Amino acid sequence: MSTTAPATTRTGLEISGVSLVHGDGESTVTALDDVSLTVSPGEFVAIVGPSGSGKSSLLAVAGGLAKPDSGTIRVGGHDLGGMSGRRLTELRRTQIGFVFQSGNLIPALTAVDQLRLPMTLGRVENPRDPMELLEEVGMAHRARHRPDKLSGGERQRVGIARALVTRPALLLVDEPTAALDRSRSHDVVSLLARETHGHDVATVMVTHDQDVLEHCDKVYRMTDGTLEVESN
Ligand SMILES: Nc1ncnc2c1ncn2[C@@H]1O[C@H](COP(=O)(O)OP(=O)(O)OP(=O)(O)O)[C@@H](O)[C@H]1O
Repeated sequence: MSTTAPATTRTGLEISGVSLVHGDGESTVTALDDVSLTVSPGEFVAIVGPSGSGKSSLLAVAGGLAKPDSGTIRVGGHDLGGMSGRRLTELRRTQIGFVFQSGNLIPALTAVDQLRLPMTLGRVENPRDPMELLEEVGMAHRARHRPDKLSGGERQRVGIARALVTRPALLLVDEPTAALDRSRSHDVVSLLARETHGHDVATVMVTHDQDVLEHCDKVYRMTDGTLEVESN
């Protein structure tokens, strides 16, 4: 059975009443405390907050990498709760794009082959064309280059393109500007905004970088495991 919902019924991310407790016995930490968050297709939200407040935990449950202790998570209309491991892996591959701090590219692959990789792991319905996508993120001229021949900003662009090639419903982005200077940070986050709005993806970006928040539609603040709107 396909995990891809038809475009007309597509929804983004719906998190409702999610709690996550790490550890057991006497040494438990409540990383997420009754968190709810809805991100619509085409909406770009940022999550800010101090170290240890629960931002990574939120990305982990949204991406199906950690199972919450309570609450529900839906991605592209699909409820993650009760899904088999195999179905969850399939959903992550086709419906969720991950962008990491420094691109996380595979050293041996050229830029264009990084984008082909998700399709070699299994069937993807209606993927985007890798070369066209590289063109769109301004990287077509580096298509045959391996990561060690790319700058930090260029690696991020390829990482973003790779995350988008399957037309995911949800894009999860963890500190994308941590290794970039100010001008490249703006370039990378404005690219994320453009792709989010232009391709109806629901994007959640965790960042410490106050400078780039102007590109986001809404900013949430995480404090001790609780989430509140900071600005919209
Ligand atoms: N695997 C784990 N086992 C035990 N506690 C954990 C685990 N992962 C996270 N925690 C705790 O849960 C809380 C939230 O951590 P989390 O990594 O989500 O915060 P964060 O806001 O992403 O922090 P940072 O900005 O430093 O990355 C912290 O108190 C952390 O110590």
